[in-house]
Amino acid sequence: MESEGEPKKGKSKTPKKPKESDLKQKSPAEFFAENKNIAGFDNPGKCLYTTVRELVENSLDSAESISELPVVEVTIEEIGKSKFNSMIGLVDRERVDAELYDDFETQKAREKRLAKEARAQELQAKNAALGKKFKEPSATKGVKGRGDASFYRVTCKDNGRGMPHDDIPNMFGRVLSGTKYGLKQTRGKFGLGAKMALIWSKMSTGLPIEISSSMGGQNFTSFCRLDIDIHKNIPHVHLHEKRENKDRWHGAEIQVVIEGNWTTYRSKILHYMRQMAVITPYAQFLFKFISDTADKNVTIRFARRTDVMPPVPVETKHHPSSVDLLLIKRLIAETSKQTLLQFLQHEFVNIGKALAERLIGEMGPEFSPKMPVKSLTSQQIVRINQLFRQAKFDDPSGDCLSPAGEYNLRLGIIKELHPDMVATYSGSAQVFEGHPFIVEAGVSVGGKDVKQGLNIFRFANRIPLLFEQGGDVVTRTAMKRINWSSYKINQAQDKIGVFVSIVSTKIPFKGTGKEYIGDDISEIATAVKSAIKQCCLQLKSKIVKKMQAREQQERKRNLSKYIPDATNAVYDVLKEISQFHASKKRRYEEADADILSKVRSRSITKDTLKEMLSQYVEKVDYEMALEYATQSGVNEEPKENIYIQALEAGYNFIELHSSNFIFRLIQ
Ligand SMILES: Nc1ncnc2c1ncn2[C@@H]1O[C@H](COP(=O)(O)OP(=O)(O)OP(=O)(O)O)[C@@H](O)[C@H]1O
Repeated sequence: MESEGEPKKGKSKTPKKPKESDLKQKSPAEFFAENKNIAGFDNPGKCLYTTVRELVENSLDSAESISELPVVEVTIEEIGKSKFNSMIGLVDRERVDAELYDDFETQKAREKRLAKEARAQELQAKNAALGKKFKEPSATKGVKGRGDASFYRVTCKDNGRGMPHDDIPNMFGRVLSGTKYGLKQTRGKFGLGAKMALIWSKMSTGLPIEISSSMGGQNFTSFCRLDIDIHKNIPHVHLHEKRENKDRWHGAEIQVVIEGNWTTYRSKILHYMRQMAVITPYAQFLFKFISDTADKNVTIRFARRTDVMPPVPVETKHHPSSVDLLLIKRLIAETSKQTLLQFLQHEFVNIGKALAERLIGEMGPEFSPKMPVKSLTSQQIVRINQLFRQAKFDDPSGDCLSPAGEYNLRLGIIKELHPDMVATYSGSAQVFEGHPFIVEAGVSVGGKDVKQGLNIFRFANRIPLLFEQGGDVVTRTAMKRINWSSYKINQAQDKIGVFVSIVSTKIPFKGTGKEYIGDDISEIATAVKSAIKQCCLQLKSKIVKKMQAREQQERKRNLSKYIPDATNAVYDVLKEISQFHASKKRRYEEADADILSKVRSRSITKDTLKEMLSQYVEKVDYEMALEYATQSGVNEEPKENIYIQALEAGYNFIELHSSNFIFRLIQ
């Protein structure tokens, strides 16, 4: 072994300078700028999508927090390269050295591409003339390099609470700052989304964010233009002033200019808006996409469909089984309560006075109800934590939560899918790690423009989740843990809609991008499965009834089909026998004789028989349907053969009894 300071053989003999430490620190802003994908900012298209959703979700949280029916306007304005350059004071320059560019094409390659495009256009025109559907050729296909960036001004305006003038810079210019860290069901949680939009604008356009805001009753609006000092994670304010608020407007308007990609994320953004309108039917949304090319413009108004807003979620306290050492220490530092007894009683849910006293008794002799809570030592806090983990507490109630409600869910499903049948279910509050949660589900079958198989719609705290479907607890449950066929639903062929909405004081998203809920929390997985199954059970009885109705119709059709042939056969036989009877070759008595003479005098004709048989089928069908309705299955119907025999046959018979008929078999 070589000793440390000893120079190695054959290597420089000059002693090595002690290496400076590699240790570096990063600010949260730097970290998220470098790892923006974990916040849903993966590529320009996704950044445009996530920016829209972060702003919309903030607007909804804000309006709902003051019980105001939300009115949200989102505008995405495409900014051409020249306009963008003039915005940042850059002079447009023509390309001089064409071959320098990644998308450079030789004359030959260009001719080849144009010829191919012409052929595709020709085919498209031909298909259009024949009324055939065709896939639009992708505009970017085959283009080399990253191409020109596209820029967009995203504006989101709401009628919400607004923000206190002095808080605005920190709310938008300091990563991990927000007002939603409490235990409350909100869409926002991390104090990150709006800042990520700003970080992306800084990374892609270098332009600041602009915020206008006013709180109810204020005679001024706050205007703030700022960007963020990434290294220090502090706001860098360009302008922050109060302006006149003549209209007494309250709410916020946020504007940011970013690089994006409307072409690739158009459908995701519209999908998101549509699903948001589905789960938030009490909100009114106006969505606009504005471009220089007028035919690309989009304006969609999602009208409010109900004035009934779910109750505002309320802030709750921690459940003793959801806390850890750090949190207990923080709660002790922040509490206004003096004694341990008061602290336990007031800072947690489900600890009443009597239970608090019992718990303190259990902690040991050095604890007492009256001891000052702030005097607890670290060891004593560990003891409290240990006891919290082992003691039994009632589950937290779901009163602080505000689920979408079965009505809203049903409304949404009907609007989205126009299904043939739908069932909804709202579960009772359940708990995971001390956090209450409620699962609501809706399952539909059929509908227009619905693809065959499972169509899954996921919502968490009333946010539509559109990405990472594969790993999500809802998708996995619906695909792997529901035996659809046992509910008479064909998983591969039926058009099945599965809507699941989960609300909680803590949604265990995987990642800060809020894209999916993992499948590893058994309480949530079980509740999701049970909610979907409840819907399926309701659907099963509807489906069985429908199948019965269909079978009844079929049965009737089958019976009626034979009426003409049966009538002809029976009538011909009767006519022949009546001739025998008339010629006295063979005598018939009483009722038989009566029928035969009626046949002869034509007061019984083929039509009479037809009419009687039809009435009989009608009657039998009705009776069978009644009987059917009391049966649970549809496949166990009794089937028996029927034989018709001539009247002159002997009178020895046996009778066959079935639940619907008695048949007399004549030998
Ligand atoms: N439109 C708005 N109206 C009122 N307040 C807003 C609005 N947008 C943002 N805010 C305030 O700014 C804070 C920071 O917003 P940001 O989007 O960064 O984080 P968040 O919504 O708290 O959490 P998340 O990162 O999970 O979305 C919010 O907590 C809220 O107080």
